[in-house]
Amino acid sequence: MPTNGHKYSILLPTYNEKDNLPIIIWLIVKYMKASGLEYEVIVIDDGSPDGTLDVAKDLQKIYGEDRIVLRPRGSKLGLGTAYIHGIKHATGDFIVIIDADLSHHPKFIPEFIKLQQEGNYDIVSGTRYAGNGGVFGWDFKRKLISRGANFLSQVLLRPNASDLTGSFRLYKKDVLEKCIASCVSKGYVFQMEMLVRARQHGYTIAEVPITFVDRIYGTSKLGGTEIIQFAKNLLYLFATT
Ligand SMILES: Nc1nc2c(ncn2[C@@H]2O[C@H](COP(=O)(O)OP(=O)(O)O[C@H]3O[C@H](CO)[C@@H](O)[C@H](O)[C@@H]3O)[C@@H](O)[C@H]2O)c(=O)[nH]1
Ligand SMILES: [Mg+2]
Repeated sequence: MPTNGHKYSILLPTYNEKDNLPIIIWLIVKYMKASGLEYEVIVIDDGSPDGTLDVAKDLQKIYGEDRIVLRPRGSKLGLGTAYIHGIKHATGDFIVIIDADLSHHPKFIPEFIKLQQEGNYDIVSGTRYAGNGGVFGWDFKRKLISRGANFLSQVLLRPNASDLTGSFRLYKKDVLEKCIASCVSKGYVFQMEMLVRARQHGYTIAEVPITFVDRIYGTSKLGGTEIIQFAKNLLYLFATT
């Protein structure tokens, strides 16, 4: 794929990801370099106590300030607002959102881009729940939470996408900004609301099956409060959309 006149801003929110960050950035650089496309990686660290930001600074020295952009915040303010913060600083016309813990493999990014270009889609969403997609390494409880959240969201909101709670996606930047402007949630539920808002606005969504592998280093930040917040926001969206 030769340079296509577009620039891709890849948002990496991090909280205690010091062991994962060098590997995920190495992989992103590898696949984006091979694609020949213009890109930047924006790391949004929320004051991780494990020193993730220091690791990010070292990586910036290795790969260059034009490739690795650091936009840290002082404390853990949540995943949804981390994306919003990153988008404000993005210089690309497309935004890729990806987890930093290696659950999302960067090899799928060029696939997202190819599909987007083919149909000029507004959003390309990675999906674990269609085609060859899948989840590996999660215990029953975590699978049940994810499936349950997806199922409830599907039934209540009918947004016509197979993976509502996944967060590996490509957006046209202006589309993402419009969706965010109408978005009420702040935490993990952000992903789901984005697709609901996208449907409301009549945006097109294409899907790429992805394999999601549970993290090896570090722990998930999804806890009870996030789940309660998800349920609250789901009901709010059900009642208002
Ligand atoms: N800056 C910042 N980053 C955060 C925060 N909370 C989490 N992150 C980062 O956001 C990414 C996802 O967090 P995880 O803790 O790994 O989430 P998960 O439990 O694996 O959940 C994943 O799957 C869910 C779907 O089943 C998704 O809903 C979720 O977005 C994520 O992709 C990681 O890169 C993590 O460091 C925060 O408050 N601030
Ligand atoms: Mg994870």
